[in-house]
Amino acid sequence: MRDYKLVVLGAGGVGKSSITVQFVQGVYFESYDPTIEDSYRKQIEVDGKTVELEILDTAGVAQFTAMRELYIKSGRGFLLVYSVTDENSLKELLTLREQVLRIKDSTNVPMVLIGNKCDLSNERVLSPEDGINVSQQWGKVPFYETSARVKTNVEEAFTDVIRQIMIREAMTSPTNDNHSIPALPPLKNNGNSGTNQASRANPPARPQNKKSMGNLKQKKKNKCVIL
Ligand SMILES: Nc1nc2c(ncn2[C@@H]2O[C@H](COP(=O)(O)OP(=O)(O)OP(=O)(O)O)[C@@H](O)[C@H]2O)c(=O)[nH]1
Repeated sequence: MRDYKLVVLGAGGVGKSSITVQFVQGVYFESYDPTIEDSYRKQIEVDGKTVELEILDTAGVAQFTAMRELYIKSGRGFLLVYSVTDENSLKELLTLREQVLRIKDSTNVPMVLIGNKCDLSNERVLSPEDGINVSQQWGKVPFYETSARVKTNVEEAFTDVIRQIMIREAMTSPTNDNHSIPALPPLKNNGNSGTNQASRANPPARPQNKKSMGNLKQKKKNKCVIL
């Protein structure tokens, strides 16, 4: 059985623990208890293969982030989480991603970008396009808007990063004959948005948008997207 370590990164309070607990245990808590470090295990079948996951839910608040470098070193796949209600939380991910690429010494690391709390339409300050733009800047890293609260796209985001690891593993396997590379599933529309494109192994071309993180517009939209 394959053993994959996933690391959930992001600013404090964006919902890293909530997404993780929703994925692993299928529950959601309204209360906020800042994480120091939590680790979860879950067995899951993806594309007919069973994998054992170790998911590291990391600290977001500054005083608990000393161990971050070690977590990143040991991780195989990364979930970079911001909140659609917090503009700074997306900006923080720019530095975090740089840190991941530097520590892994690669520009091609299994990763998804997650805009959480998409159920909070009245508090939303970041639009789906803001997430899409960052995903484009990052070389079309798959982007999902999620809600840990109502369980939107949580499983999809985790499965995506697992699949990315599986694809890399198959491609670097010495016995790789191209038959062992898992096929990506057909695209499905989650019914929440018209913006539903895959940007996984063979991303479709998208128009370039030069908007920088500095001018993220305060937009209010109430849709959750999966890109
Ligand atoms: N409405 C809504 N609230 C959420 C969602 N996800 C998390 N929350 C709430 O946001 C607060 C923070 O969630 P956590 O999961 O603890 O955030 P975190 O990123 O793990 O925080 P740190 O451990 O400090 O890094 C909690 O009160 C959650 O209930 C969501 O999808 N929708």
